[in-house]
Amino acid sequence: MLIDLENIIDQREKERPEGAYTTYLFEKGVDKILKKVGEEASEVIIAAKNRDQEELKWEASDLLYHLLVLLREQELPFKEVLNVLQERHVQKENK
Ligand SMILES: N=c1c2ncn([C@@H]3O[C@H](COP(=O)(O)OP(=O)(O)OP(=O)(O)O)[C@@H](O)[C@H]3O)c2ncn1[C@@H]1O[C@H](COP(=O)(O)O)[C@@H](O)[C@H]1O
Repeated sequence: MLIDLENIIDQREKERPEGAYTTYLFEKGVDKILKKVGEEASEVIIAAKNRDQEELKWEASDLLYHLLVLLREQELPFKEVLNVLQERHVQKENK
């Protein structure tokens, strides 16, 4: 699912279709994307602090999406993040 979303974001970055929100973020550039990641992370914190699961679901989704846009902007494939998690997991299992 996240890989599918990453693929759509890659496509948006390459094709820049007019009217797409992802195009808007890439056109605005890295500072805008960083701002959105910061805002969405703060909104996740507030939702969690309020123990508001509905809000938390919504904000966590926004954060994951904007994080994937940031990784694309930084040319870092999401697979590399997953690999780090996998390596940590394997190291822990072998201890
Ligand atoms: N998963 C998402 C997704 N999550 C959040 N968002 C957008 O993130 C924004 C978050 O809301 P905010 O109120 O914080 O931001 P805003 O006021 O709309 O925008 P700003 O002016 O603050 O930048 C909303 O506009 C959401 O539509 C997303 N936009 C797109 N996707 C997916 O990305 C793919 C490509 O979408 P498009 O680029 O829109 O074609 C599709 O699969 C979409 O479902």
